[in-house]
Amino acid sequence: MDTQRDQRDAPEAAVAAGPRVPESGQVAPGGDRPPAPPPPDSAWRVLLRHMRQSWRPLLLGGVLGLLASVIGLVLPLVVRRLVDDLGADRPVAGVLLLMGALVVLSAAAGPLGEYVLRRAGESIVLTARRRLISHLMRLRISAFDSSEPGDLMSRVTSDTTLIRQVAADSLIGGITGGVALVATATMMGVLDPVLLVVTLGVLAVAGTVLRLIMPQVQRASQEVQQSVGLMGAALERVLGALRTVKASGAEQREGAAVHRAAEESWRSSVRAAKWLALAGNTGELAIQLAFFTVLAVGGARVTSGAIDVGTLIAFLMYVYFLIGPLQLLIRAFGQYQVGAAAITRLQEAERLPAEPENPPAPLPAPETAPASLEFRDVHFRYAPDLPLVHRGVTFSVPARGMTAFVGPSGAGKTTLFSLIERFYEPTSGSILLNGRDVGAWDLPELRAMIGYVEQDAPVLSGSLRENLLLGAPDASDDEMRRVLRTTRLDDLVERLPNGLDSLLGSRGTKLSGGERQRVAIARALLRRPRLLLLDEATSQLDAVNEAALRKTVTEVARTTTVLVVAHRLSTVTQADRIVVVDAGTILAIGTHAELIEAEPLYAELATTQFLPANHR
Ligand SMILES: Nc1ncnc2c1ncn2[C@@H]1O[C@H](COP(=O)(O)OP(=O)(O)OP(=O)(O)O)[C@@H](O)[C@H]1O
Repeated sequence: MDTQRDQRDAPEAAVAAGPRVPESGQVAPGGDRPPAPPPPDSAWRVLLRHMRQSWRPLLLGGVLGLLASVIGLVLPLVVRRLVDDLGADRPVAGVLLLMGALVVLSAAAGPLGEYVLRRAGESIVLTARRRLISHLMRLRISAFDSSEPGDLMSRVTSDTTLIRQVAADSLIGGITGGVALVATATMMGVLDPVLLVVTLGVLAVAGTVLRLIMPQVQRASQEVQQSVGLMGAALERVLGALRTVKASGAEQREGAAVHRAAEESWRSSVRAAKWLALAGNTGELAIQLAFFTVLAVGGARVTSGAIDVGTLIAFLMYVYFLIGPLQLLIRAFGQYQVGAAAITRLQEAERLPAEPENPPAPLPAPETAPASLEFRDVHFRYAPDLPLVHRGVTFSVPARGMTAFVGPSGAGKTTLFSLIERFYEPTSGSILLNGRDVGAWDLPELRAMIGYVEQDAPVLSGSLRENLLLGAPDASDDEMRRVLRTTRLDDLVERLPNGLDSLLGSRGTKLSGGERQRVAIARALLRRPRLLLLDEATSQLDAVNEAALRKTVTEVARTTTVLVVAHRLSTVTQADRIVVVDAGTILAIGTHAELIEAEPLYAELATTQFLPANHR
């Protein structure tokens, strides 16, 4: 057993309603095992990391917000001066002018500060989205296989949006509100320390109530985001197979799952709204209570001569000014709970195993020699708790020529191709491309050598041109025309309303199955692969197109190493060698004539599956 490979066989992530993070690190290309991902950061830390890149606008927005609050604080003092001046019959023009200037300044600083903060919040959302999108693009196939694409999408679209609230409103709102609260309390203390103690006593009771409410907000918010993810996953499931859903008469049943998730999201949102409203109301109530308490105690103090009426009026104004910062703080805490739930979900997605960030390698030059391939005692299982798919697979394929893989369904043929592409790593054993372990290749360089046509020949939404250029963005129009001719797609291009620029529909639904397969083959050929993997790539072609493509593939096999998973007689018999796979082992390797004599399973497949009885 190859210990290096053993180490590489790391448990991969799985997803229930969303992705689960693996227990330990997964494998890095080149065979190095990266350190296990660090434990998830607290929401605050993540938030601060996001905010570091936008600290200037956040600071400016915070300062402007503070300025507006400070002006609000100064105003009562100006009012007291106005009352005093009016009482003493002094001129008030200067005070009135100052009041007007402060009001205008406050009106300008407030909205400007808010705009700057919101803009910074949007930049933070953009960064979080870019980070997550880049990560998802590099996601290992094993992690993707265990995820719900709809749920991953909701993390990019919905969860990232919530970071803005936390960054722009929660943290800055919290700091601004906190500073304004302390400043207001200081002013109140200067006016009358006794009344300040009375006010703080009332507010402390409200604080205790709020500490009971906030965890409820976070719980409800987590449920909201989870159900939004579930809704995305359920919707993707239906829309991704709408024809099958309709043909199965399952619209209502499948729709019900989406409705259930939507209703669950609604229920949780309403629950969160209820707790948030209660929190806001607690703040309001506390201020009302503080106002009346201060009025009663303050009235007694005016009567006793401890303070004058102007001081009491100014103090009562400050009590009302507390509403702003207090509401800001309550909202900040509420939004922090919502954002913390979203940050947890983003971190989950960011911790899914991904391939390293490498720029794509250039395609090999046309004169590059075709690749040879060797499997040495390869064992593989998809997950530690699943049975072995390959049990000691050993074979070698020289450069050039066509090798066909045949065997019963589920024998492990497609999985061989996944291992060559390094979508998965073998549990033990090694795979050598041109004599070099695939694990030691630079991943983009390895994939640049290979043209791969998947079993269901996916076509992406977009135009035919975009589909062809997917793997060879620099291909010239001439090269494109050439592969279109070899795959007999030139007729199709002429028929399509906008030629190469015609849109093919989501997953290529506007094409026939055979056309889709030919587009997928053309795309792979355009990459000038040194190793071409065709997984039942011609299964949906009619006899004429199949014969034409057979000729093309034979032609390609003169300069390239071609591996095909085949169920068709014609493909199998033209192969230079046939590898018979059964239950994850290689039963035999030989030509059609050799195998039909020597290998009973092949003879059986030949008679029952892909060969007419008289073909020998
Ligand atoms: N992503 C996956 N996770 C877990 N098990 C998988 C996965 N993909 C395939 N398998 C299992 O691995 C085994 C081999 O599958 P594979 O697709 O390689 O077979 P195959 O020989 O290509 O079959 P067919 O001829 O039907 O396409 C099957 O038992 C299959 O259920």
